[in-house]
Amino acid sequence: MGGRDFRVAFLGPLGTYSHQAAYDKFGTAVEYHESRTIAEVFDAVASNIVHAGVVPQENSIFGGVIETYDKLRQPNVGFVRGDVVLEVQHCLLVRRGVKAEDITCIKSHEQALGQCRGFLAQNFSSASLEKVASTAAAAQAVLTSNDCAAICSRLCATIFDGLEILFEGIQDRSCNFTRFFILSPTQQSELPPSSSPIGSETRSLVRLSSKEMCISQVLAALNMLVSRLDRRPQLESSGLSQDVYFAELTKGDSDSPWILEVSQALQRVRASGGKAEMLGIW
Ligand SMILES: O=C(O)C(=O)Cc1ccccc1
Repeated sequence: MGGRDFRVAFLGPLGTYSHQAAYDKFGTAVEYHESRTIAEVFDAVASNIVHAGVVPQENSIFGGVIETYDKLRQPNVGFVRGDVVLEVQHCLLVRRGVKAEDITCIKSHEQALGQCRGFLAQNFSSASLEKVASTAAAAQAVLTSNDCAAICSRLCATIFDGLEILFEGIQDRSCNFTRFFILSPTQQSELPPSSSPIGSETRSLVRLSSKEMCISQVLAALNMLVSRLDRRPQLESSGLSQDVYFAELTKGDSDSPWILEVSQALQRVRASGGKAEMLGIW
């Protein structure tokens, strides 16, 4: 399959960072599908409405994207097939004519509000902060407001006619990157030809949990190079101590096929009484 037959979901509307990441990965050759929330991107992928989805996974200032990891706790949410890293420079946008002193409320995705905490505390300490589904949804919302501003990309000033940029580069560190996961319905689903060829994978995402073992025992059984570890509470647990872990694995210098290495590592965890699932390979 190729070209415009291939549909890609992203957190919309047009102008989000997810949109830019999707475009960086797939360009003009595919058809784009706007989802209202990150959870809806996962759902569009899992229900085969689209062939791929792009979801934000982590930011270099604010850390892991909670909505993404919360979805990854659930069964049948698609399979991670790749990643894209995007440089992110946040702007403060208002309806044309609105002045900084008029602003009483600031809207954005919680990641963007978190990445600009220092700027907000210093310049808008009395404004209310409102989380919305995406940065471009915030831009759209302030089109009709005389006292709200949106944190979003400069691209939104071009996409939404009637907005202007008041401040640029307002995140807490000038160097700011967000990484996105590329999802497909299954491990075998076809991806456009531009994607890395099957067999060249070096990364994997796995989900781990155990009732009896602590995480160090689970990782000892896994016995793989872990380059990143995230933790979220387990939904079905009744207390605080039961967590689910997401480990990103990196291929070492073994010659055996990567998929086999990961499958064997998951088997070792299961054999020692833990739960282990493969959520991605790329
Ligand atoms: O809302 C967006 O634009 C997104 O794509 C989510 C997000 C928000 C802030 C930084 C990176 C990704």
